[in-house]
Order: sequence, then structure tokens, then C-alpha cells
Amino acid sequence: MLFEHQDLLALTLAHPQPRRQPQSRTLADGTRLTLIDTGILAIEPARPGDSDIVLSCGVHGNETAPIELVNDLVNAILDGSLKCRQRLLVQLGNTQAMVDGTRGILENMNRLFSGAHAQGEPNDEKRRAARLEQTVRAFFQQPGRKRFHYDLHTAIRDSQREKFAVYPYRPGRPWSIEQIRFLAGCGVKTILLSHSPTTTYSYFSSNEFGADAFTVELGKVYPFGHNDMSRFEACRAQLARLIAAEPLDYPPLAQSVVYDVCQVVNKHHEEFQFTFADDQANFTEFAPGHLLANDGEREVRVGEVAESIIFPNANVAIGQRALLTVVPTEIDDRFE
Ligand SMILES: O=C(O)CCC(=O)N[C@@H](CCC(=O)O)C(=O)O
Ligand SMILES: [Zn+2]
Repeated sequence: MLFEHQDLLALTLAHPQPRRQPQSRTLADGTRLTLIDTGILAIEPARPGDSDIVLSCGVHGNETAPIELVNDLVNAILDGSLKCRQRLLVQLGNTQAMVDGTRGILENMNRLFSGAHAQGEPNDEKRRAARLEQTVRAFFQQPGRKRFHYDLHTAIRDSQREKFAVYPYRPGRPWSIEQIRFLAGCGVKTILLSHSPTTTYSYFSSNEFGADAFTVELGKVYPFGHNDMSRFEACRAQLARLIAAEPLDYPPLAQSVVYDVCQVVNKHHEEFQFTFADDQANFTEFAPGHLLANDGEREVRVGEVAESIIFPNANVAIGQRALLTVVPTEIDDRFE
């Protein structure tokens, strides 16, 4: 019987390769679990509430805390301690990278969405990104339901703000105050507003299905078994309430801090170097005009107001994002 001997994480690590046949199981209360493919599990109550929820993790295989968190939620549903009252799709993303303990194998999977997986030579990660997209598309097919996608990550370096979320570009739709407060209830009180399309997973769900979708950074990368899960408890508890259709924790808006993404710095040359240390923490602020990086002959500088650095990484492929910069902003009439 599905999950009799191994839970979702153990089964996925033991069988990271694609599965040929979906496998199902029905719990005593009528909740149907369908293992659609390796690490992709749909959980559908007999009489679901009004929301379709996608929880993805492990799109970067070495970001283990969110994987353990999501696996804990699934185990709680299996043992009956958490009642699933909404339609839920759980995805452990880059399964082979999870086994290998690496961010990716050949690719950064979080640059393969919105069809980017169809470009260039096919490989296992591109096929997997396509499969993740396909199962989200099928999951979100019923109109008129609330759609949520929280793509859970942990960051490579320290961060002056431990937990933060990237809010994908959503032209024509206001930023949601309710979602900012929901994330605060997860312990994520720093929000970065993105102003351009990307090939990230959260942008895919936001852009193609109108979902409330976020890339959520919950802490720092550690190997399996080395995470202090108490640091993720607020997030686990809030997601459990969401799944169980119980009242959510909505801290006052004043507790959240919002930034606009200012510069998206893509790497154009092999000779790309930051002017700061490799382990410089996320949210380190630099003064106006400060030289941040040399990209071949091109200088990347702070503009006219101070900017803070996010996700600096000189080792990305040519054409990919090497840095974001952000500036603090107000919650104004762009929010509703
Ligand atoms: O810590 C880092 O440098 C990278 C952490 C990470 O994986 N971040 C995501 C953010 C995605 C987004 O901008 O929505 C990524 O780079 O894929
Ligand atoms: Zn990540």
C-alpha cells in the first residue's frame, strides 16, 4: 500500500527517476492520495473547500529544510493528525539533485519554467520541470477556485533578514495585502516585489493561472538532518492551518517590510566579479554609486539611492541572473 513502508521523502529518495504509473490510496475519511509521479502527490478530500494549494520544495535539491517541512505535513495527513480540507498538490522538485545533495545536476531548475525547459538540448531536469508544470496545469484546471502556490526554498548565504519572499511580477493585478499578512503568519515578514517576467516556478503559477504565488526563502541551506526545524515551526503551523481550512494567523501589516526589486543583474561575460566577499549576507546595503560588480568591461553600480544585494552568485551560467538589488518601498495604492 502507498506509504505503508516509506513516507513521501523516503520513497522519493529511493526512487528519484520518473514513475510509469500513478499509484493511489484512500484514507479512512475518504481523502484520496495520488502519487502522480515521483515526488508529486495530489491529496484530494472527498468534499474539498474553496482552495487549490500547491506546495513545492526541492526545486533546488540541496535546500532540505522545506523538503522536510512539506514531508512532515504529508505525514501528519497520513497519520490523521492533520485534516486536509482543501485540494493539495505537493511536489518535491529536483529529485535527482535531492539524492545527490546538490542545487541542480546540469541546470538551475528554477530557470526552466514558463516553457524555458523546451529550449536547447533536452535533459532530465528539463523533462522534470515540464512534468512539474504539467501537473500544476492539470491541478489548477477548475475555474472559480482560489489558487495558491508557495515554492519553498532556503538561501545559499546568510541573510540580514532570515526569511523573505519574492512576489512575482503581476501586471494588472494589485499586490495582495492579505497574502503579505499570510506570509507574516509564516514568519516571513520581508517581501520583495518583482517587476519583470522570469522563468521561476512561482512566476509560472502566478502568470499562467493567476495564483497567489511566491518564492519563499525560509532560512539557510543545510544537508538533510542538519536543519533546526524549530526555525520553521511558524511556517509549518500556518501551512497546516491553510490545508485544514482553519483560521489563519494574520499579523498586522505594520510587521511586514516591503522592498521593490531595483536591478536584475544578468551575467554577460565569463569574467564576472563582485567587489564584495563571496559570503556577503543578503540585504547588505551599499551606498549610491558604489561599484558592485565588473562584468567584463561593464561596471554594475548602485543607482542614486542605496540598494541592498540579494542572491549574489558569480558562478551562474552566462545570461543568467547573478544578482538582484532591492530598495525599501511603501505599502501604497499598488496594494489591495
Ligand atoms: O541563495 C541564493 O543565492 C539563491 C536562493 C534561491 O534559490 N533563490 C531563488 C529565487 C527565485 C525568485 O527570484 O523568485 C532562485 O534564485 O531561484
Ligand atoms: Zn532555491
